[in-house]
Parts: sequence; C-alpha cells; structure tokens
Amino acid sequence: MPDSRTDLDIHVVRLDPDLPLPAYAHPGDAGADLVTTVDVVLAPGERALVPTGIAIALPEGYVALVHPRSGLAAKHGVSIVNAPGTVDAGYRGEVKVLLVNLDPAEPVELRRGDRIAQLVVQRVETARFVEVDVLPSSARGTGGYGSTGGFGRP
Ligand SMILES: O=c1ccn([C@H]2C[C@H](O)[C@@H](COP(=O)(O)OP(=O)(O)OP(=O)(O)O)O2)c(=O)[nH]1
Ligand SMILES: [Mg+2]
Repeated sequence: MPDSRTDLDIHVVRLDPDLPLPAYAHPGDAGADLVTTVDVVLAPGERALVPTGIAIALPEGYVALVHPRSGLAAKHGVSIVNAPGTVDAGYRGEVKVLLVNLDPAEPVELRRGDRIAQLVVQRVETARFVEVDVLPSSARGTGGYGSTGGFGRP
C-alpha cells in the first residue's frame, strides 16, 4: 500500500520476481513486512537464516533494521536471534532473517511467501569516536544493570 507521506525512495531488486516488495500493512506503519522465499520448519530451539528475495540500496545516512513480528512471537514463539538485524547502507546482498523458534515444545512451519519479519528504515548518525582521558560527570554515572532497583514493587 503506497504511503503518500514519505519522500524516501529505496531501490529494491526482487531476486525472486514472484514474491512481493516489502510492504507496509497500513499507511504510516513503521515496519514493512518481509516474506520468506522458502518453506522452513523450525524445531523447538532451532534457528535458520531465511532469505527474503530482496536486495536494497539504502541512501547514505540510513539503516534498515530487521525486527521480529509480534504476532509470530506471541502465537508461535518465533523471534530473531540478532534482533534487530542491521542492514547497512552499503549492503547490496540479499536481506536475510535469522529466525529462531523459542517455543519449548512446538515446531513451527513457515511457507514460501509467509510474512516473517518487518523492516524499519531509520536515519542514523555516523559518529566520530574521539579519545579523551576523562568523561564529563552525569547523574547516572557508572550505575547500570539494575542499579535503580528491580520491578519497582513496594
Ligand atoms: O538481520 C540481518 C543482519 C544483517 N544482514 C546483512 C546486512 C548487513 O549489512 C550485513 C552485515 O550484518 P552485521 O554487520 O550485523 O554482521 P557482521 O557479523 O558484523 O558481518 P560483517 O562482518 O559482514 O559486517 O548482513 C541481513 O541481511 N540481515
Ligand atoms: Mg558488521
């Protein structure tokens, strides 16, 4: 479904011409759905690098993040090992999805053409890493990993 609010064109090559381009389910959605080109069965705990049949050329200054779909996660325990996957602007290979079946008991069967993940395109900064001897102080300081407490229960 075309989204008239965007001016950003991303060139896509369909490596598998029978399958669709990434598509937003609703106008304004953040994630465009990606499909699998192959049938896959994932046993409990199993992972697989699944091809999506597309290659893209992101403009410089953009990244595409490969996110899990919440419906597959909630209903089948299917997630992405490296979530969110990072597609660099210079990458011209096939976009792939490292799916994992986190369900402890049930295998999951994915069929060619099923929507398996979603691609979120974002602007991104390329930083200069400047070495210094001392960092400026901050309210948090070095506290992390639960330094503010747990669930916040009384
Ligand atoms: O979910 C993903 C993650 C990555 N990639 C592709 C695009 C990305 O630009 C490239 C490299 O990904 P990343 O930098 O995360 O992996 P790496 O292990 O650091 O590999 P490399 O040494 O090639 O950078 O692989 C995907 O197609 N899907
Ligand atoms: Mg890398």
